[in-house]
Amino acid sequence: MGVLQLLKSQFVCHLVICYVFLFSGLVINLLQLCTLPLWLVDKQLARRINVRLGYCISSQMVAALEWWSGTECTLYTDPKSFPLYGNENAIVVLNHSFEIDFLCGWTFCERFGVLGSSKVLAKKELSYVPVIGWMWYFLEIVFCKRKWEEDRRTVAQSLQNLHDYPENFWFLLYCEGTRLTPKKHQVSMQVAESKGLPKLKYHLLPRTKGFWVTVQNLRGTAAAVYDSTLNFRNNETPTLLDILNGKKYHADLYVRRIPLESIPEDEAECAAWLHKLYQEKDSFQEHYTQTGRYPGPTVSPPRRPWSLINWLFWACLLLYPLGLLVAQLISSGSILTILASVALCSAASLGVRWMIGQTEIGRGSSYGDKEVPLNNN
Ligand SMILES: CC/C=C\C/C=C\C/C=C\C/C=C\C/C=C\C/C=C\CCC(=O)SCCNC(=O)CCNC(=O)[C@H](O)C(C)(C)COP(=O)(O)OP(=O)(O)OC[C@H]1O[C@@H](n2cnc3c(N)ncnc32)[C@H](O)[C@@H]1OP(=O)(O)O
Ligand SMILES: CCCCCCCCCCCCCCCCCC(=O)OC[C@@H](O)COP(=O)(O)O
Repeated sequence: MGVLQLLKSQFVCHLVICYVFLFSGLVINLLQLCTLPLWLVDKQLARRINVRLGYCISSQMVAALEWWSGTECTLYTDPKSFPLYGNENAIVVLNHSFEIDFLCGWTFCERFGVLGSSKVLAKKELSYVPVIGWMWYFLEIVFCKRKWEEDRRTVAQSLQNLHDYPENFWFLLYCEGTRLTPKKHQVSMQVAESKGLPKLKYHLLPRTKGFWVTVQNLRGTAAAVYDSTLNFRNNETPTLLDILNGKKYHADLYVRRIPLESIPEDEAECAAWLHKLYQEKDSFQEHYTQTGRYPGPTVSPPRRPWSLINWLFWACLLLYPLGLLVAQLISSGSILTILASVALCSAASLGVRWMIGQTEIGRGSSYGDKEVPLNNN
C-alpha cells in the first residue's frame, strides 16, 4: 500500500471530510432557508441561487468520488446524442443495484453541467436526512410515499411545477422502486410471472405508474428519456465507505437517448413499453457480464475541477476555526469542556454514520420484499 493510499484510509482524514461536509451542509441549508422570502419576489432568481447552493453540497460527494477515490467513469453512447447531454431536459431511467449508483449519476451530472439542478423521484423518508434531504426541499425534488393512491396527485403536481424551471435538469427515476436484493428479486419475479411477463435476471420488475405519470407530466418540458445502465468493472460493488477509504473503481454507464414523443401516451401501452425497456436493459447487463463491456463506442467525459475547488473552499473556511477551537480547548485545560467537546464530536460522527447508513442496502427498506396476493387475471 502506497503512502497516499495509507493516508486515505486513516480515520482522521474521514473525520475531516465528514466534518467539512456536515458543517458546510448545515450552513448551506441555512442559506437556502434565507432564500424563502425571495421566492415570493423573484421565484426564478431564488431557484437559480438554490441550484448553486445545492451544487456546493452535492459536489462535495462528487469530489470524494472523482478526486479522493479517483474513480473513473466511461460512457457508452451514440456520438450523435452526446452533444445534447446537458443541453436539454431529460428523464433518466437507471438500474438500482449499487449503493453508490446515485453518486455515479451525480458524477455524470457534474460532467455535463447539470449537477445543481438534477432531480429525482425520491422516497419521502430521504427528505428527513439532514443536509441532503433538507437541500432537496429547495431544489424541488419530487418525493413519493410509494403508495400510489397518495402519490398520484402530489407527484403529478410536483412535476407540473417544473414546467418553467430556469435551468436544464435531468430527472432521475429508479423504476425498480427499491434496491435489488435476492429476496426482492424473487418476489418481483413472482409478480412478473403472475402478469405473464418474461423474467428479468438482473433487475426487479419495474413499477410503471411513476414512469407513466412522469412522462405525461413532463411532455413539452423534457425532450428525451435517457435509458441508462450502470455497472462497475470486475464485478465490484462499491460502498460509500469504500469511497471514503479512497478505493478506486471504474464505472461503466450505457446510455441510449429515446425521444419522448416515441413513448406511448396511453397508460397501459406506456407500461408495456417500460416492461420491454427493462427486458432490453437485462440483455445489456447480460452482454456486460459476458464481455465486460456494453455495445457501441465509448467516451470518457473528463472530470472538472469545480467540485474540488468547492471542497477546498469550504475546507479552508471551516478547518481554520476548528483548528483554533481545538487549540483553545487544549490550552484551557478544563476537563469538563474537553469532555463536552468530545461528546459533541462523537454525536456529529454518529450522525454522519447514520447518514451513510441511508445508502446501505443492508439497512434498506422492506418495500417489495413481501409476498403479495397475486391476481392472475
Ligand atoms: C448522459 C448521462 C446519463 C445519465 C446519468 C445518470 C443519472 C443522473 C441523473 C440524475 C441524478 C439525480 C439525482 C440523484 C441523487 C440521489 C438519488 C437518491 C435516491 C432516491 C431514490 C429513491 O428514493 S428510489 C424510491 C422512490 N422512487 C420510486 O419508487 C420510483 C418508482 N416507483 C413508482 O414509480 C411507483 O409506481 C410509485 C412510487 C409511483 C407508486 O408506488 P406503489 O408501491 O404504490 O407502486 P405501484 O402502484 O406501482 O405498485 C403496485 C403495482 O406493482 C405491482 N407489484 C406488486 N409488488 C411488486 C413487486 N414486488 N415488484 C414489482 N411490481 C410489484 C402490483 O401488481 C401493481 O401492479 P399494477 O399492474 O396494478 O400497476
Ligand atoms: C464528501 C463526502 C462526505 C461523505 C460523508 C457524508 C455522507 C452523507 C451521505 C448522505 C446520503 C444521503 C442521500 C442518500 C441517497 C440514497 C439513495 C438511495 O439509494 O436511496 C435508496 C432508495 O432509492 C430506495 O431505498 P430502499 O427501498 O432500497 O431502502
